[in-house]
Amino acid sequence: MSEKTRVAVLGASGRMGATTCAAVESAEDLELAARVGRGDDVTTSVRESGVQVAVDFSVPDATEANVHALIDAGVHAVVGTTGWTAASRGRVAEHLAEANAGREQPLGVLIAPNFGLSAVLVMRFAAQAARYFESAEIVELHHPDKVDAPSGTARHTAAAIAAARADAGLGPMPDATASGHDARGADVDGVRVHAVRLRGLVAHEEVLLGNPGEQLVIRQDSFDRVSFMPGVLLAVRRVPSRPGLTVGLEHVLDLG
Ligand SMILES: NC(=O)C1=CN([C@@H]2O[C@H](COP(=O)(O)OP(=O)(O)OC[C@H]3O[C@@H](n4cnc5c(N)ncnc54)[C@H](O)[C@@H]3O)[C@@H](O)[C@H]2O)C=CC1
Ligand SMILES: O=C(O)C1=N[C@H](C(=O)O)C[C@H](O)C1
Repeated sequence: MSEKTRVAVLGASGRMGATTCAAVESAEDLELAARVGRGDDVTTSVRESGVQVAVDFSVPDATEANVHALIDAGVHAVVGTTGWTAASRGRVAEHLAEANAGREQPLGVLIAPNFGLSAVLVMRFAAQAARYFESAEIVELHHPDKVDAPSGTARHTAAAIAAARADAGLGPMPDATASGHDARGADVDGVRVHAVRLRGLVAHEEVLLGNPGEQLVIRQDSFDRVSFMPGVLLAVRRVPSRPGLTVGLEHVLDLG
């Protein structure tokens, strides 16, 4: 039998980190080699335990520094933490290019705004549908302990809708609002995003697309954090064979 891949989890005591630790421990081909939390030195933790792949579910303020530390330590990274921007992703891509020059086994970093299959499909279907509708808005609904809004998934969905609209030559959406702009949600790339925080929820997203006389609603619900685990484990298994930066789980799923 081939050797198990040694995995570290960053943010190990958090909601997603704890669920990921349990999923790694249950996987026959993976070994949980390190649990890393706030205040731990990432480089030392992963080096001392011979980690090959690290999963980051920490906090938006820490995730970029964690990923740079993992690259410096020669460890592949799977990242689910939110807070990434084009600029921070660009810095990681640059760091990877430098680190991989001359490396026999180049490093990979996979950042996914959402590891749930239903959410990945909502993003895909919304991008496919966007060109056919005058209006598109997003409602994301989460547990009230979430620190960031709008969600990373909603931001990614809005960017995909905006790109599809631009490709199709669509202009701004119709909106006669003259007062009360605060009630219209956040503007993400020209798409309105509404964030609900409600006790009892986990993670949910609805994309509303409208035309004269018709509406399309695309919705997904993550009722439990186990919904993210097949995607996380797939990413852990695939990232060593994807050198450089990959953004989005869709790239390792066979979505056609
Ligand atoms: N991509 C995806 O599929 C998903 C992404 N998320 C994202 O994952 C992140 C974590 O979410 P939760 O687990 O709900 O949050 P949480 O608050 O329960 O856990 C975060 C953990 O990170 C720890 N932490 C803080 N600073 C750290 C550092 N510098 N290094 C390592 N750990 C550190 C905290 O002490 C805490 O234990 C959020 O950004 C959330 O939006 C959440 C669910 C799914
Ligand atoms: O904080 C969460 O819970 C989630 N965060 C991610 C996001 O912001 O999109 C993914 C999922 O929505 C759960």
